[in-house]
Amino acid sequence: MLIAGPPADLGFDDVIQISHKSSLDRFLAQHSHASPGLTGFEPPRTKNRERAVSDLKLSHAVDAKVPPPLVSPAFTPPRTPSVEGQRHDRQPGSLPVSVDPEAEAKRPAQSTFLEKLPEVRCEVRARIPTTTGTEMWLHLYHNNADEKEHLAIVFGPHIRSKSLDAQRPGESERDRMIRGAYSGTLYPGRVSSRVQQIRRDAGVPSQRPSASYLAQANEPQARASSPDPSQISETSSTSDTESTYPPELGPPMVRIHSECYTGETVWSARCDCGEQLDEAARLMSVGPPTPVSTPGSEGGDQNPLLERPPSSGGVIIYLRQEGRGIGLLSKLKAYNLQDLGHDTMEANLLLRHPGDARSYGLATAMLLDLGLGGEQGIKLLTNNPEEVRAVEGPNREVRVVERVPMIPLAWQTGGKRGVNSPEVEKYISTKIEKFKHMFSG
Ligand SMILES: Nc1nc2c(ncn2[C@@H]2O[C@H](COP(=O)(O)OP(=O)(O)OP(=O)(O)O)[C@@H](O)[C@H]2O)c(=O)[nH]1
Repeated sequence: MLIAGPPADLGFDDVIQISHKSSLDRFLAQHSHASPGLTGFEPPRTKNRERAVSDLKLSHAVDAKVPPPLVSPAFTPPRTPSVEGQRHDRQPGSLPVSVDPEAEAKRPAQSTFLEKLPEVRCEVRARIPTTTGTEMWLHLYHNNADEKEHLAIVFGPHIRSKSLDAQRPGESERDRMIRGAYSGTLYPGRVSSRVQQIRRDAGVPSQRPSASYLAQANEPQARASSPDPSQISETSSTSDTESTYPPELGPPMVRIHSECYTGETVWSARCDCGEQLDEAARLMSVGPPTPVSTPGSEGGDQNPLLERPPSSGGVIIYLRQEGRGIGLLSKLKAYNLQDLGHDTMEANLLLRHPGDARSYGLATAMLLDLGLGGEQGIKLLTNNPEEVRAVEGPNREVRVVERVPMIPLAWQTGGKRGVNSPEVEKYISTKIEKFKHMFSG
């Protein structure tokens, strides 16, 4: 997300101040949401900033026939009592997802799913360094259900695409590297997509092969004595159902994100989509904070110094279903209807679209391709109850074993960060009231 510009209450001196890099980093870390590191500036405060969704009058004129809210104010998260000193490395509270027979009976009939999951194939993967220093791996998928390029944004080293890694007829090692089917990292002069394996087999311990090793490996006689790269697969030993994600890390974090041009790219304060994308990325980038024990701290004393283990990663499945599946053109019309007094669901219906036109079969298929089906299950970051059921697929190919609610940053920080606007308040209240989104257990 780009930086829109300094907040209105920022003086020239402040701008000079933040021109120093470390000050800028600190400043960005403190201000609002947006892409990790390149955090957007705090949006202008509105006169409604002190209100919570639970304070909103949900039954105004156009909502006259709307049933009372399904989630009582008691269910909305409380304001954070102390905003100052709030740590940015906070971890989300995760809730177990029930799998008891009663809950199973509430699962939609199989006929509401596609009979068969779509077929997906990861066409290319590339390393994306980010402004926070975290690297992510962007996977681009094609499928047999639509013409769109859906994405998987993978964090951490543990998640690999089976369709990407599979050998394709006639391809060279260079072809494999160009489409991202390699292990480790690329560097000028690398000759094999599987050079890490070759290096291990050759007993070369360094992270990056030395120039002399590379020269040797590139010699025909050296290649003859080295294992044939095309015969080595560092991942093809993984069967269709096996996961590369270590079981000891627990269920991996997954977020299914639906495209939102307005919320992610042009700083819209009508929705919290940009903030949610950023927050999911942040949670998958940071490791859980662990207290460091120091001499003299025996007896259970918590040392304030914290050590950050590496992130266990996760994946954001980025589905190209803009505007809850109705597309940008219709969503912009829906915005005009909202300015005329309708809520997000009514606006969709007035445009003869369903309230929510999305489907999740592609997400299920992509998760399976990334090895995230099966017993281990996933930890799904969402408030959307439909999504929890739908992403599991017709035969529960993927298991959602935990759910992490996505609490708006403005709620968590008493309005100091995140999206603040009357529009977003109405948007969230409609999600709670009509789409039954769960902002807690
Ligand atoms: N039709 C329509 N779509 C919208 C509107 N605002 C945001 N969206 C779209 O809504 C999608 C995001 O869905 P949400 O319902 O906000 O969230 P969710 O993914 O269902 O669930 P959580 O994020 O977990 O709460 C994106 O595709 C946005 O483009 C709107 O006013 N009208």
